Amino acid sequence: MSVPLPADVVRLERVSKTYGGDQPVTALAEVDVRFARGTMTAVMGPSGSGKSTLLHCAAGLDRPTSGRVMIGSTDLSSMSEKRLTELRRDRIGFIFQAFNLVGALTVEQNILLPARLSGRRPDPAWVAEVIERVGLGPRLGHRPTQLSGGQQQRVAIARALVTRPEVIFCDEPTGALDTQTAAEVLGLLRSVVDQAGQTVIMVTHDPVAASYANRVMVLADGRIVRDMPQPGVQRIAEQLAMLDRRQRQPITSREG
Ligand SMILES: Nc1ncnc2c1ncn2[C@@H]1O[C@H](COP(=O)(O)OP(=O)(O)OP(=O)(O)O)[C@@H](O)[C@H]1O
Repeated sequence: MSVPLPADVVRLERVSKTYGGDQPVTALAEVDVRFARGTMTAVMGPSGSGKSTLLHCAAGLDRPTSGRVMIGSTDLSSMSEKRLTELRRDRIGFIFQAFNLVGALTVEQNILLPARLSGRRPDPAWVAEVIERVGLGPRLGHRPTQLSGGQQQRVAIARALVTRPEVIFCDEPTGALDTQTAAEVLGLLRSVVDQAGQTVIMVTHDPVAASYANRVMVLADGRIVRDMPQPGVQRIAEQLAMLDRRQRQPITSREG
């Protein structure tokens, strides 16, 4: 009998992260959040609000100071570095603004790299489907430098998909792309959620990128201050502008 998968792919329970030093900084303050399977969430907020810290803690790239992170039914808190590395490799996909492809490898080798590193032979039918989905069939023998930015990000998306990760974390995936190419890449990520049932968590500054998500959450001072189901571009922009105005006010005159 198969064990049912938990509905939440990623769960943060009272997660705090404080960076030490002469003046300690609380980057995350007791954040409680769940990310449901088969959804796309955009994480937004002003610079320094804790977005990258949230992403890094949720993806097992960094450890919280307190609280618990779960990927499926696995608790990351007590894992050794070695097991965390294996978990990231086997169960998590990453897509970064700078694509992070290996320049010496071809498109095909880049796509297959995570599977090779984990010592598993991916299902050839699935690899063919992923390559078809991202539209890179004619480019498999090219090197990343021979591709446009949008094509390079497609390689990164294919690479993230090939191991069928439980969740894909994206950090400004369209930050280096022009508007038209960004729209194509976001459409592709959206289809990965809708058609392949993937779960995507994406940090972005861009209200248009965030509008592709099922859910937009906004951080300020290490806390989630907005959590909105499918807001349009305008509502996202308004909420960000409102928070920005509040941040500029002296603390004593801020409400609530
Ligand atoms: N390694 C570190 N050491 C000390 N403080 C840090 C460190 N990393 C982040 N911080 C601080 O933690 C807070 C949250 O940083 P974080 O990078 O998560 O913000 P962000 O919302 O991703 O910002 P940005 O949009 O500018 O990338 C900031 O005040 C930042 O200065």
